[in-house]
Amino acid sequence: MVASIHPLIDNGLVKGDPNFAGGTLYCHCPSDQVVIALTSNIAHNHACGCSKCWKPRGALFSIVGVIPRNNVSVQANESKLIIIDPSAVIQRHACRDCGVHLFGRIEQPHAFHGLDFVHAELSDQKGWQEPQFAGFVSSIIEQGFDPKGMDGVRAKFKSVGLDTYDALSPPLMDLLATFAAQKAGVKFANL
Ligand SMILES: N[C@@H](CCC(=O)N[C@@H](CS)C(=O)NCC(=O)O)C(=O)O
Ligand SMILES: [Zn+2]
Ligand SMILES: [Zn+2]
Repeated sequence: MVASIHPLIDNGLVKGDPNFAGGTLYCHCPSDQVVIALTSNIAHNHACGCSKCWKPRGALFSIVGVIPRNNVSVQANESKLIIIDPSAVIQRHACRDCGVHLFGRIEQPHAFHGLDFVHAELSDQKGWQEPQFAGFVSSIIEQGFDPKGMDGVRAKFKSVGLDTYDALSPPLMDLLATFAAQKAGVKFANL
């Protein structure tokens, strides 16, 4: 039995509603919360084991999805937002008081430019897309997880129907590689 992967994975997935139209995210402060409005559902929702994505207390993984940046707006307490690492590709905007990440944004040319990264668990509404895969799984070792436990972690994901990768899923890796090829002026062979 593995420690908590994430509360939204541990007891099996709850399917989202494909017609869900979005909702509101709140940081974890007891008062004066940062409030974010999302005007659509999220996509490519997934578990991320990397050290940079926000994880709830006790969880080995983050759950993070993307949404067009035009569908994201700060409704309250914007002054509490700080950028965790301005030199990172993803500028993670976090509440300076409770540490929760409200949205991550890419400002440089990138395959995922125009998409913000958000944690739908910060909303009380139901219907957000359920996780689709687990990425950066081996990265939890870098944060102190015993490598001997990795088979158990991957087996747990498999048991809830999720494939595991050590970077992103094949379609997303293909998007990143396509962007890199185009940037380098590579011509695709017409095979
Ligand atoms: N093994 C590294 C992986 C970090 C990483 O590459 N994270 C991915 C998934 S979120 C990424 O795209 N990072 C870009 C960024 O953080 O700006 C870690 O755990 O810190
Ligand atoms: Zn807060
Ligand atoms: Zn991550």
